[in-house]
Amino acid sequence: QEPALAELITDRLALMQDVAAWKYLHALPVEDLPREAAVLEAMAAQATSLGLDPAPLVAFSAAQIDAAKAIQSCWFARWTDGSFPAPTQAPDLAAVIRPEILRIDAALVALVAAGQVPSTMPPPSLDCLAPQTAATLAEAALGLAGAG
Ligand SMILES: O=C(O)C(=O)C[C@]1(C(=O)O)C=C[C@@H](O)C=C1
Repeated sequence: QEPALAELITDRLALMQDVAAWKYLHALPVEDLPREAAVLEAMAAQATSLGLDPAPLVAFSAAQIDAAKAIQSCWFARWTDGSFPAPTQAPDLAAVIRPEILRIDAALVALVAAGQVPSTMPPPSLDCLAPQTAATLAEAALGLAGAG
């Protein structure tokens, strides 16, 4: 059984604490706009190659990135204010975490191509994910049904 859409969304968000740890340890900002462009481009290319309308996929991907940045910023704040112990190590962003992110995104496009978009979606529940951000993302996910 392939993971369902909600599971892929949560799995992707769950990587963001490690992404934040890598950036925190290397004094990098949360936002990486060239990387965002590459992620959105990969999404559009996969959608097109599977005969889907890329627009809903790209819109949803942008919502995933917004939620990803919110989670990373939340962890930065916790580590900076000392309420949580700062990380001492993290998986390599380029070698380990980003390939995993792209695998999840590809699985997500494949689910949409297989018509596996549910008609309702519980908001993902995750540490450092604000309820409003989670609700916005769940709402955006339902828009994937319009991709094809
Ligand atoms: O790859 C990163 O650096 C991430 O933080 C992940 C991610 C994404 O969600 O794909 C989120 C924010 C960045 O601006 C770029 C990409």
